[in-house]
Amino acid sequence: MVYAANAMIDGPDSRTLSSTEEPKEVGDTYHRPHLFLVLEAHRPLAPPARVSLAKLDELEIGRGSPRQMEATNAPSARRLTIRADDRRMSSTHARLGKLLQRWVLDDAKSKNGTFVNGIRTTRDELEDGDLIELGQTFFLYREALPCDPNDPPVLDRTALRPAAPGLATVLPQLHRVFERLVPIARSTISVILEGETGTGKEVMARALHALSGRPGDFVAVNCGALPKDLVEAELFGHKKGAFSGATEDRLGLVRSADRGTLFLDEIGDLPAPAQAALLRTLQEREVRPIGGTRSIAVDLRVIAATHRSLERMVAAGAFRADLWNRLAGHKVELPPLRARREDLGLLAGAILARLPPDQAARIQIHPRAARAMLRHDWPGNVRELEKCLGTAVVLAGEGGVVELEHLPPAVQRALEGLTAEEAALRDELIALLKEQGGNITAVAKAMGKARMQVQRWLKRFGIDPTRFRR
Ligand SMILES: Nc1ncnc2c1ncn2[C@@H]1O[C@H](COP(=O)(O)OP(=O)(O)OP(=O)(O)O)[C@@H](O)[C@H]1O
Repeated sequence: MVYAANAMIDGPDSRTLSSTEEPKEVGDTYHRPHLFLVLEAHRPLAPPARVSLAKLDELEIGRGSPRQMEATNAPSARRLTIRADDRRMSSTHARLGKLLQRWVLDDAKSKNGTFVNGIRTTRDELEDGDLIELGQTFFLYREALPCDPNDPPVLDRTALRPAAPGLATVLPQLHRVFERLVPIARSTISVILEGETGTGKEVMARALHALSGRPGDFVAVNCGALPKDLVEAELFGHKKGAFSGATEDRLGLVRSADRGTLFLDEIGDLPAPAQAALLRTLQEREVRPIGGTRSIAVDLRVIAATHRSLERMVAAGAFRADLWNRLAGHKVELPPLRARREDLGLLAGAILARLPPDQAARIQIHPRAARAMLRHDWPGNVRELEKCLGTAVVLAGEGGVVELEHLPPAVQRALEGLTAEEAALRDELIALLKEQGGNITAVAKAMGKARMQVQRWLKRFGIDPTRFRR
């Protein structure tokens, strides 16, 4: 049975694919192994894909054009073949198979080799977060990804059409968060967006406004950047002569957003008097300009954003609890880019697609540059990725190939050592080995992991446990 790139392996044959194996359950969430096709470096505009491994016994990856997912339901094995449009891949490049509940990657005598975390390998027992490189195509393996039993086993192009720009993701849980935003957007419920700088809070606020159907404007206000003594005048407007410098009547930002959306960025920076005035406006649905004698009705929808936890600020008395309650009708936490590495290709594609079409179509990323990008931690999140690609594309020039040296030094350095996550894990292992006198079983117990897993990590980080023996 052959499916086009956008088809799913469920469908008429879904029963034959259904598994007797129950997914791992942790709390209320299902966790299943997944393989993500994150990026085709030679054509970064190509959409990513996601495959759930839960109902499969084998997966084969090889060259084929156009990209295809081909399911074979032999009685003994539930197989899926991924054909990727990559001329550096061999026709059968690598296989994934299950061995004692673990997924093992075997190179199928490929011409250009199989790489896991940048190291050439012929066979590798996969671990959570492993970056697999076949030809110029990059995959991420996730051992136990939170998902829903109803999620499609294969997700590709069609399922990646977001309701609004900025609401696309290949991650099942984040996809559900984004999906829930569609009915929320159409209501007047206030929304709080939390996330580190550059995670896309304003992009999301604009998406909510676009989906809301509200006829007024989207008005973005950076609460931290308003001049301190003019915060209220800027927000609520003023009458001519209300204070020195008020040479004319001003509408104010709140009224500019009438029948539209007021986006209050860095809401945690709003001074206490302005918090009180905003609360009054939200409760009474009217604004009184500074120096004015009467209030004016406003039809307001507020979306607030913060890079800090407002709940913690409320608990510390630094932010009004009653205002927080008004604003937090629905809360969304936008994950940092390092926690959604699976979306890196999708986001890079969205950013590159803003270039003129003929230039966008020419862009290629050299595999070494792609590897560095997939290992980098992106402390500046999507904004950092956007800047990095913007410069790299200019440096790549006419040729259009983004090389490692076109990337900022911080991204280049990601190729040299461990990622922050790996370094933290290595440090934890070393600390526990010291504490437990090199006893691997005790270390595994302390970490709540299998002994085998700890041994694999020791091998990966080149740590000799015997040097910790007392
Ligand atoms: N999903 C996305 N697709 C494409 N570009 C994105 C996406 N999310 C964010 N960006 C880009 O990243 C940059 C930062 O996004 P945005 O300003 O929305 O982040 P933010 O969380 O509001 O940042 P800050 O907290 O610093 O205000 C923007 O230039 C935006 O275009």
